[in-house]
Amino acid sequence: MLTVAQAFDRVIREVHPLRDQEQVSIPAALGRILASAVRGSADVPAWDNSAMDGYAIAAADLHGESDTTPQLLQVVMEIPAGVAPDRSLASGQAARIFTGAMLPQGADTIVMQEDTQRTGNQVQILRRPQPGAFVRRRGSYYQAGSPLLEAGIKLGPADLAVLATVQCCDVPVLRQPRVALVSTGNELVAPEQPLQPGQIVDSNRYILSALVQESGAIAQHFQTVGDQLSEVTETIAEALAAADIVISTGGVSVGDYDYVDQALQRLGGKLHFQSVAMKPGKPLTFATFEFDQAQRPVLFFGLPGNPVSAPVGFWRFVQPALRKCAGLKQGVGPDFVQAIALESLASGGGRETYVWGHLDWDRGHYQFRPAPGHQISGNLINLAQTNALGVLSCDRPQIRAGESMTVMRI
Ligand SMILES: Nc1nc2c(c(=O)[nH]1)N[C@H]1C(S)=C(S)[C@@H](COP(=O)(O)OP(=O)(O)OC[C@H]3O[C@@H](n4cnc5c(N)ncnc54)[C@H](O)[C@@H]3O)O[C@H]1N2
Ligand code: MOO
Ligand SMILES: [Mg+2]
Repeated sequence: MLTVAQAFDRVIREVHPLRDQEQVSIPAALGRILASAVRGSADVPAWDNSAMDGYAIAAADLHGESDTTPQLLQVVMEIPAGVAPDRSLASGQAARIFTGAMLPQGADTIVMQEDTQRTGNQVQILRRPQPGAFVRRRGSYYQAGSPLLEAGIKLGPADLAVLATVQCCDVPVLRQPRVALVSTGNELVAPEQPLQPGQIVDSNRYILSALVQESGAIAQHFQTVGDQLSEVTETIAEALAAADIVISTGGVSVGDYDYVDQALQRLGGKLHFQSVAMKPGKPLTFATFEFDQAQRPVLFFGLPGNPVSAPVGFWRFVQPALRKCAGLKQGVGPDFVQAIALESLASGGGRETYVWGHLDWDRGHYQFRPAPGHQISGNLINLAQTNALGVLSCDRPQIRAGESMTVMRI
């Protein structure tokens, strides 16, 4: 059986980033991956402008003996934000100016209003400013044509503000991966349906659909399939034809009704592994399909049916694969941090064990508290409101309270 690290390497090696681009508006670019580098065609700021409400002056005009000798200047114009000054400053003159307003020709310094005394159209400068004070120089934040945002980054709220500032209104982004979801199991019903004896609700569909969307991909729902080879094969074939990545749940273990691996073989998939030394999530199939007409293989993840095993398999393998597929250049994950264990933890050893719980930042370090109740792959109830998985590696199956441990953010 492969270790988690070996299985992860196999998966990541098979992922080929999408290259198809589209253009979207700035608001629609949130969370999307930038397809090509963006450069701005104008300086930021585009004009010298004032950082304060006060007076624009020429620093050389102030020639008092000391810093505190008041200087008298003639106020010859008023410049609010958004207005181009209609004349230049001559020697001995000042312009009344407000935050964000353009400096007039001849001015190079702003004196904040608190350091002045205005009388009629004269202003006394009470304290000598540093030359250039409170001026936001043209191009001091960004120079036209220089690198701004690189390809392969995920666009966040601040990036949208930057794109807007440089007036990049059609944002080149990569197409989002399409992820097909297939639940297998005779016992599965929708949450709206009353349960007949032996039935359970298909909860995997909900958590996986949300995780796919949260990862920046498009979830495509296929019908829930019963445990019959023909049905499983047919639906997986349809899903493979429609998506970049297919995720199934259930039917990957050794039971008589577990048909996913057989279906994959029938469909000509290359099965890279069928189990991983991890808990939960040991039965986990990873396959690839090469189709003549496609530019890249379609990836298939057969996640185990247990309602915690399925998301743990997703977080550990599928999410990084999805991020790489989406074109993200850095930080595909998983995202590990070191944290203090707030409770003692133990695993049976042999399989790398993932414990779900809560990661917090407290007085200078992370701390991890396992979710109370049964840590067992059939119990998804205490998975609610968790945000991390504590990792018990095979060579460190026990961790005492107060010790440092590896935790994966989810
Ligand atoms: N003899 C063995 N039996 C099992 C082994 C093993 O090594 N030898 N491994 C166990 C482990 S570990 C896991 S995990 C499960 C994986 O089973 P499958 O992937 O074949 O999944 P199913 O048998 O179809 O279902 C397992 C379990 O999960 C529930 N389930 C299935 N789908 C959903 C869904 N969409 N939403 C919520 N719950 C779901 C299903 O009802 C079962 O209870 O195999 C063990 N057995
Ligand atoms: O691997 Mo199973 O997911 O432990 O329950
Ligand atoms: Mg089974």
